[in-house]
Amino acid sequence: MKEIHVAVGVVLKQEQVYICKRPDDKHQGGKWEFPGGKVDKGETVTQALARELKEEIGILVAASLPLMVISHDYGDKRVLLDVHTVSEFTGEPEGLEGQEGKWVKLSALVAEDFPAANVAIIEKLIK
Ligand SMILES: Nc1nc2c([nH]c(=O)n2[C@H]2C[C@H](O)[C@@H](COP(=O)(O)OP(=O)(O)OP(=O)(O)O)O2)c(=O)[nH]1
Ligand SMILES: [Mg+2]
Repeated sequence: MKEIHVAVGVVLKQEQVYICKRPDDKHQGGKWEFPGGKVDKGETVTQALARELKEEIGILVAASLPLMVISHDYGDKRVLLDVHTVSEFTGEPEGLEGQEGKWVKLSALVAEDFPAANVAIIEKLIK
């Protein structure tokens, strides 16, 4: 099975992170996620991250830093999550694709509400 390369943004403001609800009809639908999406052919992860965060939540990334890379096999899909923290951006995030979005305190993140691959990300963020 081909591995899908995904750029994932942990958008931070003070001690909060912006999360979105995945549409029910999508892979891992109904779970909360960090906004992001597939890295297109010929695109760098940084470019994909900026494009996806603009499309999905309407922010312009000014600075991002690599946090971690996670390889996960869901059985029906294999993903390589390239996770970056975004602490400088312009605009106020909102769900531009009809998805629910909200700021949550890092200390209030619940791993079970996210896809299984996210457990390691959340562990790292709440430490
Ligand atoms: N964006 C995002 N995707 C995640 C997270 N955790 C996780 O396992 N994934 C998986 C779910 C999907 O299989 C894949 C991302 O796909 P996606 O549906 O966001 O891709 P996309 O934005 O390009 O959208 P599309 O092509 O399906 O329209 O990565 C996460 O925190 N954020
Ligand atoms: Mg997406």
